Amino acid sequence: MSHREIRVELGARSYPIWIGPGLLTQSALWRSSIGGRHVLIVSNSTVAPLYLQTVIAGLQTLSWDSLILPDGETHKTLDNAGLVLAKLAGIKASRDATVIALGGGVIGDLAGFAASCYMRGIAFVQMPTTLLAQVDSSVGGKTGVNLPAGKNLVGAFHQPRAVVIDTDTLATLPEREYRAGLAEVVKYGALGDADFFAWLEQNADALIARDAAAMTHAIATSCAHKAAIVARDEHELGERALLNLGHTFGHALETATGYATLLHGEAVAIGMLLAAQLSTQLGRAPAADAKRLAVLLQRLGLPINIPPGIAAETLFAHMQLDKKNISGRLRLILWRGIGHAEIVADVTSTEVMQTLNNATEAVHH
Ligand SMILES: NC(=O)c1ccc[n+]([C@@H]2O[C@H](COP(=O)([O-])OP(=O)(O)OC[C@H]3O[C@@H](n4cnc5c(N)ncnc54)[C@H](O)[C@@H]3O)[C@@H](O)[C@H]2O)c1
Ligand SMILES: O=C(O)C(=O)C[C@@H](O)[C@H](O)[C@H](O)COP(=O)(O)O
Ligand SMILES: [Zn+2]
Repeated sequence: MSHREIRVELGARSYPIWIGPGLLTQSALWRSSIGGRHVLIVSNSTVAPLYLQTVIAGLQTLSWDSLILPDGETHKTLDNAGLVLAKLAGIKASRDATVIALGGGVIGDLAGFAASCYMRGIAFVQMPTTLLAQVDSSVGGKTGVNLPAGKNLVGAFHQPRAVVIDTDTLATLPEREYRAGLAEVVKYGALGDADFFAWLEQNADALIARDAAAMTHAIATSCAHKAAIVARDEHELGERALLNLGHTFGHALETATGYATLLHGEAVAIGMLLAAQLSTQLGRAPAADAKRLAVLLQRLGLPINIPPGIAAETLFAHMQLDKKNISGRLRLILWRGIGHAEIVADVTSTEVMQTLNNATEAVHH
């Protein structure tokens, strides 16, 4: 079976993203990315029964252990990262051991974070099994865990050695999770590629139907955009912050709901629309573009409204802990319209509160 390769160019730490059907079974492709003799596969209680044996079979003569964590965003914690570290020490993993993250973004972020700090950093390979992880979280080396006070407040930049995207794994992904992944796909069009946004509008039905060609195009285009941005700005000193479109609001929504109500992609969908509405309110972007975004997100089955019962003040308070803030001032990702996001540092709290109040009042009435 053929596959596509996209590279993340980071000098000596460059790595491939392989995309195609059946890649978990094609270990001749990915086994050489595993240095050393010993592997720890980290997965969760949902994904392991589906795909762990396939990965183990591909390891052939390499010795391996596995750690299966409970499923869900509420388990993306320091305690569970500690369990991975304890397991690595327990199996006497040396510095040349490799962690394989087999699962969605929660497992990828958490296992990658453990790999970033065990013995000050060991290798890891991403094997993403959700659409969201395949288009976004497995690429770029942002690893970490949540604190009760906020999303991803603890973490490290630590690039994987390879990203193995087996598109066949999407066949078992629940519908809601699949649609949540589409939110991050829309993000790439919204932030920097108006043509891709238009393609998404034209192919929304094919994507919802999980048409293989449409899905592969969406995954490859998303990975290519992310790889290019990360290559130019690995540590988010500038342009990479654009990948956070919708996330200042989105992370606040996730924190306010205890990481248990909204999926990350759903929160990002609502957050992107809030960013678009704030941009319109400030006269920076046409209202028609915010409308187009809302229509596309709704066609893809994503929420666009803040859930009832969340106060604007609560969301604003959570936004104060956003990692893009500098000296206590909000830095937001807004847009000029479809395909043109920008970093904006001079929005006042009154202006943000106006957008939040409008959005929460619209839900109450
Ligand atoms: N590091 C980054 O750059 C980055 C980017 C985007 C999101 N994230 C993070 O990623 C996380 C969200 O990731 P997610 O949406 O993948 O959530 P997730 O990891 O919780 O996976 C979603 C659900 O799908 C299940 N699942 C995974 N693969 C499956 C499969 N093939 N078949 C059936 N079920 C499967 C999981 O067990 C889980 O229940 C958030 O914590 C978010 O902050 C990180
Ligand atoms: O890779 C990035 O950069 C992103 O911002 C991608 C986001 O989709 C992702 O949710 C990321 O985890 C957010 O990072 P954070 O720095 O805002 O915690
Ligand atoms: Zn995200």
